[in-house]
Amino acid sequence: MKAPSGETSAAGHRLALRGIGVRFGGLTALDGVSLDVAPGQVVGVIGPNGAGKTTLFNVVCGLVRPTSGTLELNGARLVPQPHRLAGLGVVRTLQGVGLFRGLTVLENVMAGATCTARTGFFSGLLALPRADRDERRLREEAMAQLERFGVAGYAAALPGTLPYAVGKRVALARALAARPRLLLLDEPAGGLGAQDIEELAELITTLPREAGCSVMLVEHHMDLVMRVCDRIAVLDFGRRIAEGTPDEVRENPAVTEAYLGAEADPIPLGEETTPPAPAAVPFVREAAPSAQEAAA
Ligand SMILES: Nc1ncnc2c1ncn2[C@@H]1O[C@H](COP(=O)(O)OP(=O)(O)OP(=O)(O)O)[C@@H](O)[C@H]1O
Repeated sequence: MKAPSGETSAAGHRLALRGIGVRFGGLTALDGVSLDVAPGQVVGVIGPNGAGKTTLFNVVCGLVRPTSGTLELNGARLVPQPHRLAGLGVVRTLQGVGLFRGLTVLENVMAGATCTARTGFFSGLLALPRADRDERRLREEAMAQLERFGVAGYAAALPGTLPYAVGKRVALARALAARPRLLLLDEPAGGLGAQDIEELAELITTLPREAGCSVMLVEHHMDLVMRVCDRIAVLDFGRRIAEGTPDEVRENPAVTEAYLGAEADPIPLGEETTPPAPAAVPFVREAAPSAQEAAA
């Protein structure tokens, strides 16, 4: 995969998708979809069930190879490969929680930060001094992320023992520990209660400014999407039927028709689609470090 060589921004990566098409056998999952995520922007991808949101997300992550179209990162051609994305500053969260079950919470977040370490696997294996320093730094950074998300008390716990909302916070802490320049959020509000979603919304809106990353967000929770996104792309049957600011999208008749006309699981704009649940701890306790601090 070619490394992005174009102009970079302190507010995050620029992602451009052009005419992306995906076919699964006889089924067209995406048909000529274009999308731009500018540095500093939070861009949402919405649409009824089966519209192609996850497929588009998987194309960006390299899990699905498009049958047509191109991707660019900061103006350079991108052919995503999942295992190399973090090295390019592109980090994703998974639907659900997606933590490594055999590692503690702290180790999970350290694993997220590993791509920021200077030493390689063999230095660590040989216990060279630099590897020791790296591990100390990773541990401190991971603890700082856990504290930031209010879940440091779970550092020694295994993921299988965590309440769902805590697991989601840990997953976000792990993603941010990797210092992403482009963060791909796959249904981050899924299964969260109202208070957690409120705090998640606050976090997402601060990410470009405070963590120096742009954000692509796939989400069913319309209130969250409308609140945090700078721009929104709407998919329906694999095609992009609308794109614009939240107000433009909300007022677009094609969008209303796509949702209200969908036979299964219509999602009226503004409707709460996730069950409420109590939040035990605040999602974020303090401001994220600036891009400069994070890089120091
Ligand atoms: N691996 C696959 N093989 C065959 N068809 C697939 C595959 N993945 C997705 N599809 C189909 O592609 C279309 C788009 O699916 P996709 O999961 O991207 O939609 P979505 O908008 O994410 O839906 P949801 O909101 O329900 O998650 C659907 O018709 C789906 O059945």
